[in-house]
Amino acid sequence: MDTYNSFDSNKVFTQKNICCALTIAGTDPSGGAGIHADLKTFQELKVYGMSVITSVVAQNTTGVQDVHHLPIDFVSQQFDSVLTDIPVHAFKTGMIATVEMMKVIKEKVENLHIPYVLDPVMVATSGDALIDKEARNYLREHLLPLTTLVTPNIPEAEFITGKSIETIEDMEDVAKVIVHQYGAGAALVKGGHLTGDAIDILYDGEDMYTYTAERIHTKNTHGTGCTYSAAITSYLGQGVPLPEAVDKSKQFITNAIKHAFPLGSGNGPTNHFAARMEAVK
Ligand SMILES: Nc1ncnc2c1ncn2[C@@H]1O[C@H](COP(=O)(O)OP(=O)(O)O)[C@@H](O)[C@H]1O
Ligand SMILES: Cc1ncc(COP(=O)(O)O)c(N)n1
Repeated sequence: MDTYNSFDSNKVFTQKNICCALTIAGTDPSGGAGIHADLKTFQELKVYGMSVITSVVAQNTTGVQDVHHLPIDFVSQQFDSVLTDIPVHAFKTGMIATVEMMKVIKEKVENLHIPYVLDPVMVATSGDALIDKEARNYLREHLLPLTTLVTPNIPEAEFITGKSIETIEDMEDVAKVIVHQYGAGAALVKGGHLTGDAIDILYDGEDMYTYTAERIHTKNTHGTGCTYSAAITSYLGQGVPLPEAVDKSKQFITNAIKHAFPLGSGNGPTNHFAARMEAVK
């Protein structure tokens, strides 16, 4: 995919050379997570970003205050508006709160045959639940088999597999279970919730890859999972192979955390702009 990654003011854009990515997720009016984080990431990585909103969430850096799920028909309509008009080269899903909503999404995406990154959002950084229990089970059984990559953090990987995770070996074991038992295309188990270096494990069904970054001592990690999975989606949409897409995205998220904004009185948001500037230095 030829994208506008190196900007040339003389370049002529056509439908064929713009990489378009879609996020299907909930909102964050405070701008750090969900759709807002995804679109900021797409923009910084030179991908044309689009969105289907599942739930409107009243939240900020301190937690979730209220949630309003959009009517199923309206979620469906948003898909049709995008898919009947603009090409999509890769997509990701974040917060999908109910089984009914997951069913609609499954129906819409199962015939797309483009990279699909599933961030199995279950709980916000603040600890507030974002999807119901039935939906967690449905996600495991019906959405995982459709994915190119699923990106659970430690509690999410523990829920999906029913195994407890304390070591890197545990992360490798659950990554294998997620791929071989639940049918995900690949699994990226994120170690943000462990101690020591921030280590993530990727298993693609054949090889195991380890991504290590120094742990940054900050409480400002609101939206890290969203930003990371949106970055991977951006690179996959541009045709970058999965292990390299994760490597580039790991650098992006690490820099976004390193320069995170000390905004709000809770967990502040990551800095997408600084992450891109570090990448082009
Ligand atoms: N304090 C930190 N310093 C450096 N990297 C971190 C830190 N916290 C999380 N990460 C990294 O951020 C990414 C998102 O991970 P994580 O926080 O586990 O996901 P989630 O937001 O879904 O809970 C992973 O690459 C993880 O290793
Ligand atoms: C709408 C929405 N989606 C996802 C998250 C999780 O955020 P995080 O990346 O911090 O786990 C969130 N807080 N809100």
